[in-house]
Amino acid sequence: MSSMASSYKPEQARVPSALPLPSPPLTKFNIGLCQLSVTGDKKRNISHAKNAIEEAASKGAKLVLLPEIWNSPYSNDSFPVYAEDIDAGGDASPSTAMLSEVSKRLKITIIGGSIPERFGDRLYNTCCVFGTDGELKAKHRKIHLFDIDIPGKITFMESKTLTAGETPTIVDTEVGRIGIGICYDIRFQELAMIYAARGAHLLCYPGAFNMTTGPLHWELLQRARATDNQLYVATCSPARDSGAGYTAWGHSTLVGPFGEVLATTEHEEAIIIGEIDYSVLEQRRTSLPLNKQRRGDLYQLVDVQRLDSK
Ligand SMILES: NC(=O)CC(=O)C(=O)O
Repeated sequence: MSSMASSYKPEQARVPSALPLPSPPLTKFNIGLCQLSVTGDKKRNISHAKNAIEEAASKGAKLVLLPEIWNSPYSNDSFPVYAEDIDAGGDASPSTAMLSEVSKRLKITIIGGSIPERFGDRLYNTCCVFGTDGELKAKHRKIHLFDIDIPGKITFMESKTLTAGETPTIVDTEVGRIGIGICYDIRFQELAMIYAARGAHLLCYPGAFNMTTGPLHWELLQRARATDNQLYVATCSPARDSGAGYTAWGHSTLVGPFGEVLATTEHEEAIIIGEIDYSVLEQRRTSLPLNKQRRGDLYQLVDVQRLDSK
């Protein structure tokens, strides 16, 4: 590092200091993004998702990502009706019981999109991560609720029924260290920066952008998170149903660490297979050494929870 760069104190731009990238068992593998149609029939949604996961795995996916709210219509009226008690498991959570069974049988990692979760008298929008042994490795509750009002276009208030999660979620899996966000969480760059500083290889965002913000922001945000943080970003949306109360944009995508779109689709149902190769992260970070060029003398990103746990 040049003496100029060291006087910039780049290691102090992340508080606590950034962690190195870990070495997961698999560093080159295929990811499957299952852009699913979602109906009002929960049983059908579960068996439909199961078939899609099996198809993605048969096409070589070692990691499968599902959409935001794939077992229920996306509406405040539906969340309480379709919500499951994930911690109770079994019959109380048929959606996650299916994910556990399939991940174990196929020996794949599943980032299970999200489902409405009932926890006591609260509801959350929750993503469950299952490892190759079928165990629940992590649970992310959407931290930033989707409360927006664009007059004449779209108004949605998740906070009418849902409670916001309280913690970022990063998880070590066979296929890398993965930071999780759900849909609106992608708009908050600090969350992605915290994941990058904690050594994430990949950020996964199940999401259901809409017909107003989708065309403008969906790809832009994914490419920004990937480019700024020099890591992979994967998103997965429900397929579009123009007759539904909430119309999803679709366009599930895999973006590489140079901001390049590696695999994507339109708005219909689809299973997208993309290749992830973590050796590319080091290459990009060597060519564009942002981590050595940060101005810790001018600004800092504070990871409050990691700082408090020290
Ligand atoms: N549905 C969401 O959570 C987010 C979204 O549609 C947007 O940010 O726009």
